[in-house]
Amino acid sequence: MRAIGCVSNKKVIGYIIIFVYCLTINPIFIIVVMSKPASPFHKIDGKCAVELHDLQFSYGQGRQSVLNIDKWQLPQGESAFIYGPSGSGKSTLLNLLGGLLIPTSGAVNVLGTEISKLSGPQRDKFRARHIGIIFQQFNLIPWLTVADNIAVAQHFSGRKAAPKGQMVSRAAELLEKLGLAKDVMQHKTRALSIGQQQRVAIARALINAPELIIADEPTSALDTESRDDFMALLMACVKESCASIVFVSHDRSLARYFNTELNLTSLNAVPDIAQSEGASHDS
Ligand SMILES: Nc1ncnc2c1ncn2[C@@H]1O[C@H](COP(=O)(O)OP(=O)(O)OP(=O)(O)O)[C@@H](O)[C@H]1O
Repeated sequence: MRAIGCVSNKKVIGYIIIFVYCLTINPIFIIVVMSKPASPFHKIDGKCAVELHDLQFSYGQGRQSVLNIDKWQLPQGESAFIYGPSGSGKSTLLNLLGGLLIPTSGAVNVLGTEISKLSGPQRDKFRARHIGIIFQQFNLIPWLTVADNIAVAQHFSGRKAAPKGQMVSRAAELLEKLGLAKDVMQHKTRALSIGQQQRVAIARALINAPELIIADEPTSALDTESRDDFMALLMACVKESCASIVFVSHDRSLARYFNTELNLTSLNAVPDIAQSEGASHDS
């Protein structure tokens, strides 16, 4: 009897320990699980894709500021639509994010890296490795094939070279997703339609699985139908890769594709920068 009583006591103590464990550990576990950010990309490191602080930029000493932004953040995995009148500094801001320009003062932090603290070559490497860029005119190299245009982007990323076959199949897979036939890979890009060029431009921007995509008015030359096709494709690809995107356009109707908007006119201290003195493209 004593033995049975002894076992029962141990069992009771065991149950008490399990009960206390459930009360203490489980709520912590539940809090940790519930506080996980929604985007899968957040799980990587939880940093902001872009953070701007006290940002000022002017093209040369003594010139009026083109950009004055106190604070702006884009969480990783989110999408931002940037708009503002001509001359309000949209392209300048993208160039700052891509490290093609450095701020006159303040900080531009991209994916946890302070861009202005990098040297020129480090910025080039950072851009090639972490940022996919889609330009207004797509900027494909006309005399190269689709495959070579994409291979150039892979080469400059500086990532450890994958076997050629693997690179080609990743490019082919992306193009197929974008609705282009396999044989297009061997066509020179000058022979492609605008719609095909758009798709190649998206594939080239995504080939290195960048964490941030920046796009400067890529729909400006498109009719409404092609524009909507392009946006749907681009945003589906960005979502699938869990990247963040900063997209510039004059066309406010595109804002519906994005999580957040940034109106440069309202953020800049100078409302109509296009009218400012000394603003020119000569430096
Ligand atoms: N390289 C440069 N040297 C001097 N000034 C420049 C340079 N590039 C742009 N600017 C000036 O900076 C201001 C912002 O130009 P930016 O191209 O960023 O504007 P934007 O909003 O992209 O304009 P748009 O919508 O017309 O493309 C403009 O006044 C422009 O004239």
